[in-house]
Amino acid sequence: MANPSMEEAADDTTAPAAKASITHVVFDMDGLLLDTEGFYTLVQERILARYGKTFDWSLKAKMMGKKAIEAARVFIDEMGLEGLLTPEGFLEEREDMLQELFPTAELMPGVKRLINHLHAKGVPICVATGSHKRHFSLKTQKHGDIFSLMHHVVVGDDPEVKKGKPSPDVFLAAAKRFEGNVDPSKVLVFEDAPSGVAAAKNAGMSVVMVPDPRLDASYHEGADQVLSSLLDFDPSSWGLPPFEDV
Ligand SMILES: O=P(O)(O)OC[C@H](O)CO
Ligand SMILES: [Mg+2]
Repeated sequence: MANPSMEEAADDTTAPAAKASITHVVFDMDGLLLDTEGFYTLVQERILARYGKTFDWSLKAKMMGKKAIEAARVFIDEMGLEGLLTPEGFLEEREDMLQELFPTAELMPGVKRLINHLHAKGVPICVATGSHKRHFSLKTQKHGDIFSLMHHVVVGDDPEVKKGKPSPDVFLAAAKRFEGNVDPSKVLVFEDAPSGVAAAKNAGMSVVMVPDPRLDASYHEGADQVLSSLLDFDPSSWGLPPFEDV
């Protein structure tokens, strides 16, 4: 594990019984399965530079994980751009740049191993993302092998997702679409964003956070476990089938 202090701090918050009873797993996408958060950062830095302003991680923390229009409103408000740029104008401006970048998205470390393992062991897995359908398609076009193992995918513009993270909508819709009646307390969510961690907790689920190291540690609060990388995840500590190659 790259940062033992990270895991220690968050491990204490979850009762051992809850950790041992996970039956279903939900994955966030941007910044968790796919290394796409850097694309948003780059594009937003470019837009802000035009106004002589600098993009930083406290703004990033407030935007990440949210639906596009919700993140756009945060961007305008926090940067004091009212009257200079509308949320819709901001989305339009970043779109051309993002469309070129998304198809180059790579998987985050440990994704292949974990997804292949859970799928091989018959653990039901799915994706719940704030990203809308069109961006989901662009981002995942090189990664059909991994995404085809998901039981289903819930995107941010799904009609059941009325509000983006931190609302629980996307995770509740994700749990509902598994076979049978899934108890949210038996669902484990993987997230990288503060809004996503809050959404999972609002849905009554357990959450493992895998944050970018540049995100302030105060944003780790609320997660049941914080890891530096998916490579550090031990399925057996959550009652899931253990890796056989360790
Ligand atoms: O992290 P996700 O997958 O919910 O995506 C949210 C936005 O598209 C990017 O922050
Ligand atoms: Mg994310």
